[in-house]
Amino acid sequence: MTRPSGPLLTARALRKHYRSGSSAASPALDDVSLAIERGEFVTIMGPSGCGKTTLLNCLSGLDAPDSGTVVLDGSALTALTERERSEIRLRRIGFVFQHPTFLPSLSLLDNIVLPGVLAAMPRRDALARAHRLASVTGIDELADRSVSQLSGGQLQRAAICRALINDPVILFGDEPTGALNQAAAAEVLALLSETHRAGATLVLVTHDVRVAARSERVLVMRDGSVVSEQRLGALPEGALGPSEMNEREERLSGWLLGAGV
Ligand SMILES: Nc1ncnc2c1ncn2[C@@H]1O[C@H](COP(=O)(O)OP(=O)(O)OP(=O)(O)O)[C@@H](O)[C@H]1O
Repeated sequence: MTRPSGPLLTARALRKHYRSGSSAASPALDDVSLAIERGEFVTIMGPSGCGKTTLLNCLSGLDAPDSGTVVLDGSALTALTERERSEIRLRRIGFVFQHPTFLPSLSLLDNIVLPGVLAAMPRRDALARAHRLASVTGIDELADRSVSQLSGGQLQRAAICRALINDPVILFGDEPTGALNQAAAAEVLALLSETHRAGATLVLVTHDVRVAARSERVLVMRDGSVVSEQRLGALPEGALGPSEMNEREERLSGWLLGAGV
C-alpha cells in the first residue's frame, strides 16, 4: 500500500460546544485548523480551560467535533462511526494520560500486552514486543508485578509501553508528566523524547515548559482557538547539555510570557 503524501494529521475548522455547559458559554473549540507532519513533536499549551484537552480528544478520535474535519494518515476520522473510530484508536493511535488506568487483576506485562491481543496480534508476538518495550523503558524486571505495587513513574512508563504496543502512527499525551514528582517526570520526559527520536510523531498537551522545550513546535491556545505558534526546531543529535537545555527553556518561557501564557 502506498503511503498518503502530505501531513500525517490535518484538522480543518474544528468547532465544538459542550451541550451540558450553559448555552451562553463560549465554544470549547472555535475554528481550529492545523497540520502535524510525520515524525514531528508538537506540544499544545495555554491557560486552563482554553480547550487543549478538547482539541487533543478531537484530533485523536476520542471525541467528535460538532463540525470540521480531522484526517489521520489518509483516514477521515470525522467521517467514521464511533465504532470505526475506536478500531482506529486501538490499532493506529497511542495515548498517554495524566492518570493512566490499568486492569488491577492483570500483571504489569499483561496490561501492556492487552491492546496487542485485542488488535489480533498473536499473543507470543505481543509478549515479545511488550518485553522489548518494557526493557527499553527500564521496567522489564517489574513485568510480573501487580500494578498496585508500582510507583507513579513506573506506571507512566508502563502506560507508554502500552500506548506503543500496536506500533501507532501517532502518540498523543494529555499532561503525561503532570501527576509525577520531578525525578519521575524527568525520566518519563526523557523516554518520550527518546520515542520521538526513534521516529514517533508526538502531540502532547502540557502546562510544563520543560516538556514543551523538548518539542519542535509549540501551539498556544486561548478561548478555543490556536492563537500562536513557536517553532523551536529539532533538538540536535545527542541531547543538549543542562545549560543549553535551560537556555532553550528560558527562551521559550520568554516567548510564552509575550504570548500571554
Ligand atoms: N464534558 C464537558 N462538558 C461541559 N463542558 C466541558 C466539558 N469538558 C470541558 N468543558 C469545558 O470546555 C472548555 C475547554 O475545556 P478543556 O478541558 O478542553 O480545557 P483545557 O485547556 O484542557 O483545560 P485544563 O488545562 O484545565 O485541563 C472549558 O470551559 C471546560 O469547562
